[in-house]
Amino acid sequence: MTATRPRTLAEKVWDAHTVRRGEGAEPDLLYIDLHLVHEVTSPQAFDGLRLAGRKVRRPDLTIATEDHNVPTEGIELPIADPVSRTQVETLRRNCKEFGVRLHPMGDAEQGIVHVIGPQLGLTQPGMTVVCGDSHTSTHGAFGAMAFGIGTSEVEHVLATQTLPLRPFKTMAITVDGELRPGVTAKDIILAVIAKIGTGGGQGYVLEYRGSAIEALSMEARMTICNMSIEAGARAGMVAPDETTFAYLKGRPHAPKGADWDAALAEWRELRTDPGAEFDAEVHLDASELTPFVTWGTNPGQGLPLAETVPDPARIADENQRVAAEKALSYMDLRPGMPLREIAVDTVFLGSCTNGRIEDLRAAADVLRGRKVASGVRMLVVPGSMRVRQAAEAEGLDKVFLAAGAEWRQAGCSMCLGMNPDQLSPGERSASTSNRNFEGRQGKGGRTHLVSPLVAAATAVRGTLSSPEDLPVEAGRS
Ligand SMILES: CC(C)[C@@](O)(CC(=O)O)C(=O)O
Ligand code: SF4
Repeated sequence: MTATRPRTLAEKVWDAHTVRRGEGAEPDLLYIDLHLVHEVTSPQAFDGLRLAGRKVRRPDLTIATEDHNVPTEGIELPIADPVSRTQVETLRRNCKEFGVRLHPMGDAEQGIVHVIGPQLGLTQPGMTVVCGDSHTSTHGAFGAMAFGIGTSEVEHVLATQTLPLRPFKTMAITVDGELRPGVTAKDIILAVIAKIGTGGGQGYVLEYRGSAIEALSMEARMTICNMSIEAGARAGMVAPDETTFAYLKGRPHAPKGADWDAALAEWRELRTDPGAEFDAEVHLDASELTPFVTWGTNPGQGLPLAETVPDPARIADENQRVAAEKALSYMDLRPGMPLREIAVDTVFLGSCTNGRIEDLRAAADVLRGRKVASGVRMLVVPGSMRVRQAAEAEGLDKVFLAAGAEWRQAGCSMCLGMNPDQLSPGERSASTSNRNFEGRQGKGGRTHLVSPLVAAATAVRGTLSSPEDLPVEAGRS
């Protein structure tokens, strides 16, 4: 379609993929460039194809991995849990029957679905990317329109490589200014969610803009886009730039040679036009941000680490007050208590939010020459086997092991309670993942969402901390 009015990045990608425009309330029909699959949300979809006698329309645009149910140690052994074993075996059977590429547990390219897509160069600017997983928004960091879909939609995409969908509204989240040392992309997104609320992005695609966003690495942009869903948004996007292109160049599935040059020319057009209008705008000053932690049972119940547990009696909004009372009761926290005094027994570094090499490097820099506090258990779980390999090549595994942390194989691990890595009832964690719902990490488990830096400092000190709370030993910068 030849556009006359200025368009946002999201509108440009949407228009380029509209197979048929819906009339009135009828949805558009969107073409899907990349379909990612994992063991949890695909069984029924493949069953649906089988029952209808259908094939996968584009196996070459489909890739599967095992990540949610897999153990992260003893991966050479059969999966002990019968439900997890069934999920994984069903995925293997389906991928074999329908001709879909699968990276199984132990494979060099296996990992969390939202880590391996970008890592393989499969996720590219201007693409539409879907997966039966709400954190598919991660891939928007590359300027792709990437969003989670339900099981029936997974079946539709498998069968037709298209999806009926009504356009999202557009929200610009502009973050200008310079982040202070120790403040990371995780703190930006936790502050955004605290500001607009877990429903603030409902029906929107969020486009992150501004000098602070442009200064971020691809891993940091993925952290931010990953948690767009926790603000209720369907997708999050960052316009591709030289940082994006440098990350992609030479990756296994990235265009090569003349195709690369042609792709670059196209990708450079993927920016919001001057004068394009967003349906909503939000502004944050990065220089005002400090390390953020959650105190409650949704990602929007967060505060700067320097503050104290909120007192529900002082929350004017009735719904928020009741939600805070319920959350504090579950989290067993006393109003007015300094967040820095909250003791944890577990620290989890990993997940599709913060399980990449940059996240492990950041945590290792804090842990180098230090020890995990006694009584604290720290799990370090690389987001993929490639991340694990890269970390070992840099000796990061030795830093973690010397500090007393556990060094694991790749998977979703303690992000959610679907595999052996879980909290016991009443246990409390500092976790670099993206959800702190009741029981998320295991029945009765209590989760505080933090950045990799806060996770590492918390492991050393034993209570929620940032690196500046740690004593500086001689010889450490
Ligand atoms: C539950 C799991 C399959 C999931 O990946 C699902 C999702 O994100 O939609 C999650 O992190 O909650
Ligand atoms: S790491 Fe966590 S949030 Fe990401 S896909 Fe796995 S379970 Fe979902």
